[in-house]
Amino acid sequence: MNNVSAKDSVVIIGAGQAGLQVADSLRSEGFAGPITLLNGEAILPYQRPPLSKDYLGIDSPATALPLRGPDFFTTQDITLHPGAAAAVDTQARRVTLTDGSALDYTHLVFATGAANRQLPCPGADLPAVHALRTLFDAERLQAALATARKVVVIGAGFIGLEFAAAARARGVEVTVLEYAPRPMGRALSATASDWFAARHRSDGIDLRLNEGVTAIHTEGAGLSVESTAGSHYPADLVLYGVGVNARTELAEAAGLATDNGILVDSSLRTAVDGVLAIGDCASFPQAGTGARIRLESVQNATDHGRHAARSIMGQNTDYAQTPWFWSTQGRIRLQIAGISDPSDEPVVLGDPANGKFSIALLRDGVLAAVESINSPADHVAARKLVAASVALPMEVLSAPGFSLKNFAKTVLAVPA
Ligand SMILES: Cc1cc2nc3c(=O)[nH]c(=O)nc-3n(C[C@H](O)[C@H](O)[C@H](O)COP(=O)(O)OP(=O)(O)OC[C@H]3O[C@@H](n4cnc5c(N)ncnc54)[C@H](O)[C@@H]3O)c2cc1C
Repeated sequence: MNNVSAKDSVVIIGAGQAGLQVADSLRSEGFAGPITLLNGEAILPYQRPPLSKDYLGIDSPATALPLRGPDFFTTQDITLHPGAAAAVDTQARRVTLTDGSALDYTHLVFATGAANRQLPCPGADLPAVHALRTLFDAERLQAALATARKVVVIGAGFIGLEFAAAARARGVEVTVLEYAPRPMGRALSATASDWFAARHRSDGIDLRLNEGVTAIHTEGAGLSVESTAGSHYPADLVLYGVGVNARTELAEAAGLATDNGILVDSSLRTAVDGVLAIGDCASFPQAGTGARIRLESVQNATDHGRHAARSIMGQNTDYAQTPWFWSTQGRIRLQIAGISDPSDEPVVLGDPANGKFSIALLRDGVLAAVESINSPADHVAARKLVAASVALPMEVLSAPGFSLKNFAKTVLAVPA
């Protein structure tokens, strides 16, 4: 383990989930030098997940949830700087801000997150067409939703469906257009996708699969969304959620290697001395397979933050956390442990008809991932079992009364 010098300083670009965590963990790991967190905004860093869920409900809280209270920065002696980074000189170890001022660093962490992909069709820039990433976006959307009667959502990914369910719960007519054959297809098994499609439809959402958008037109006081099927859907609000791109421009300009994210090793370090990248903006080797992945989740951002702090403190361990994720769509709570592959074998545990069940995904007889719907106990056990790469024979899994919780108790010999 290297010794961190008392003269060392850390600059973190981006005060989101990952940036805040690395600052916090540096202090708990005993880092005593100056820490500057570049926020790029004048407001306290806030949590993004509620923006597409609770924040859009009729009785929504009027304010965003901060990631840490205002006292945190003083008690931890962390400088929360409102400035944004404009350039990085990795030779001089200096960050230049947009106002022309500069900060020197010993260790630099890119935690720049991701930016929404633009909708590539005519009319995407009309005022009633929204995307959702920031508190500002959520405030605009919340105001527009208050009077909307007909909403079209483009993209049946997590954010599109969370928004669709929130709008539907307010009594709004909701149509969702998705050009792929199933919702959340990049992240969910076909079994789970199909269940969600049926459930959203039974809740009154008009979910149209294999149907993309070609243009958005103004029509009277509202909009008309033209689809690849030649249909026209009237709307007074359009929300699109068609994926994100890692924010890598600054890193690229500084000469760092990128490929769908800033490339880091298993310690979350880039190839440039003293520079790390974490969270949504980082492409890292997956434990076990070594394949490069980039994840967009709170768990990934916070676990990266903790690990990067230990790397800065000189601990050379491989990042090996099991990914997990959640999404809340109306009254449905989805929790995923592990990363599934389309070739995994799905086994349903519980009864989908009562809305509480899990899907175990087996790869070569090993539990690779579990998708839990309104079944938090399954999810807790699944995280432990997936992390341990537990073999799960089909005869055990399909035995009457099988539960992930009891199985975890037996095979891991720890409380599930
Ligand atoms: C609406 C919404 C709902 C979500 N729901 C869920 C959910 O239910 N579950 C889940 O697990 N995940 C969810 N996510 C994803 C999760 O919020 C992200 O994965 C997580 O915030 C990533 O953290 P991060 O720190 O890497 O990036 P971010 O939180 O995006 O933070 C990056 C920060 O860097 C700043 N920045 C960028 N460039 C600069 C610069 N040059 N100078 C200074 N600052 C800069 C950005 O402005 C931003 O504030 C959701 C995301 C959104 C948008």
